[in-house]
Amino acid sequence: MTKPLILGLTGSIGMGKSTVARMFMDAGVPVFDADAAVHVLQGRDGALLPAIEAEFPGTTSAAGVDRVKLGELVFGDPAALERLEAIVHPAVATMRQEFLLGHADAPVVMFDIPLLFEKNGQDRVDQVVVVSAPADAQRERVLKRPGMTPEKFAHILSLQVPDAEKRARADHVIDTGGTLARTEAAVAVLADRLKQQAKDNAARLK
Ligand SMILES: CC(C)(COP(=O)(O)OP(=O)(O)OC[C@H]1O[C@@H](n2cnc3c(N)ncnc32)[C@H](O)[C@@H]1O)[C@@H](O)C(=O)NCCC(=O)NCCS
Ligand SMILES: Nc1ncnc2c1ncn2[C@@H]1O[C@H](COP(=O)(O)OP(=O)(O)OP(=O)(O)O)[C@@H](O)[C@H]1O
Repeated sequence: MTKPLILGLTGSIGMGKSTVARMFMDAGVPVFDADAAVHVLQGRDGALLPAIEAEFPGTTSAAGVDRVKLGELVFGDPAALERLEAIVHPAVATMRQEFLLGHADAPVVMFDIPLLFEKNGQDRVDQVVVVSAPADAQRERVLKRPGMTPEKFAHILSLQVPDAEKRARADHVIDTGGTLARTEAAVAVLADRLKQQAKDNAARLK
């Protein structure tokens, strides 16, 4: 059996990655959402609560991780962020493998990975899709979020590979600077093209 074509979806904070991921799902591409996996692992009865509480005392309760509190501890402290990643990332990788096994028949699947370039995730996918919008649109979207400040936004940006570099390294760029309808149309065209490409490759290998 041929393996699915694996797309990696990434983009900097507020570029519209989650919105575009949903559009790929609507276009028939199964999507593994790394962030959603993190939320499950850190949520009520999440498998990682004991390990996170041991490393960062006072950041969890029966309801799950207090993300604001944990964010305050790790986003300003690279060593602490690394300790958190060492707990979270292996568990996410296991869930991703399970997802892949569950969609072995799909021509194309997508991994939605916020930190794809930051963590060399491009080696685990066949093609990379980057979601991108002009910096002012990004800033406006992010600063609307509850609890977000210009300082926090600047700091998170400093932890991420710059948008221009992401675009340069992408196989495909989805522009989210225009209307949602325009983005949706671009996603539908790309999804169809890649499904066809995957089917053609599979036929060649038969
Ligand atoms: C610290 C946590 C609890 C804060 O949660 P919160 O809901 O406040 O923020 P959120 O997860 O939405 O992240 C906000 C922004 O920071 C970025 N970000 C998150 N983790 C990291 C990281 N390890 N390195 C760089 N940027 C990061 C996200 O891509 C996003 O753009 C959470 O981000 C976390 O557990 N991070 C570690 C796990 C991780 O690496 N997740 C992201 C990829 S799966
Ligand atoms: N053309 C567009 N394409 C996608 N999103 C758009 C577009 N125009 C406006 N938006 C809005 O921008 C916001 C993007 O939020 P979204 O949660 O998808 O970003 P994200 O990149 O996943 O964020 P983060 O990385 O911070 O989690 C949404 O509110 C969405 O409705």
